[in-house]
Amino acid sequence: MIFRQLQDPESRTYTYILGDVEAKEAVLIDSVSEQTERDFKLLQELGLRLKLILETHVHADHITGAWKLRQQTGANIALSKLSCIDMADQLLDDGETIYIGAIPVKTIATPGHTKSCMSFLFDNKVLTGDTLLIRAAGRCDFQEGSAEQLYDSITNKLFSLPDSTLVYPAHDYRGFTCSTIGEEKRFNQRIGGGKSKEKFIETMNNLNLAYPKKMDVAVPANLRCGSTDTL
Ligand SMILES: N[C@@H](CCC(=O)N[C@@H](CSS)C(=O)NCC(=O)O)C(=O)O
Repeated sequence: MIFRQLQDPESRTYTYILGDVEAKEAVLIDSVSEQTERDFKLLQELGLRLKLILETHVHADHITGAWKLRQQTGANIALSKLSCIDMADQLLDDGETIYIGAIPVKTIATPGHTKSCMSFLFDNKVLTGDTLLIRAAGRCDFQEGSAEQLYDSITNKLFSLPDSTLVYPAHDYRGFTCSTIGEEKRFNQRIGGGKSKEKFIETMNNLNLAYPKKMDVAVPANLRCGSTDTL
């Protein structure tokens, strides 16, 4: 198995490559439009054919590289069925298993940051998108976000994974790259230490964050899998 974490320095997005060396197949998760050349070159260097392009959700801060990579490689685009994106090749349900070569990847619906957020579990790792960030949690103030749902997604679904599960988020703004479920249960500043749902909702409703700079461009493009053809 090959697993790589890559970063887009502008949006601080983490893109992930998961590949099966034997089958020479890979999936790219949460690509960024400006970084598709880098990602494509790395896949070639690693001897991997891009089979699938996965999104943890419809991003608001950057345009996904999914459409460009689909055109370049013929790989399928997949994300949660709750996104209702008809330009995707595959719409995923909660609890499905996708195979990258012989590697099973389980889908976990984790709504809250947005309605259609999904996490992806494989090996001893979970890609949490913007649902669970390191020592934080994704904002819930647009795209049908809900702090109540986010609390349930994190506490009922992600925190029920083994404590040793490695957590890989879609962003980090403070230099962290990876955590564990056990660490986040104890130290996450928004939801760790057994924080109540009421307290969490109050915290999330008072973040007072500025909207992402590229939101007005990124969301419409990402609702078309990153295609800007007719925008
Ligand atoms: N400044 C950035 C946007 C930062 C931001 O809002 N990040 C989101 C995830 S991307 S929509 C978030 O949930 N942040 C949580 C936090 O605590 O920062 C920009 O202008 O793009």
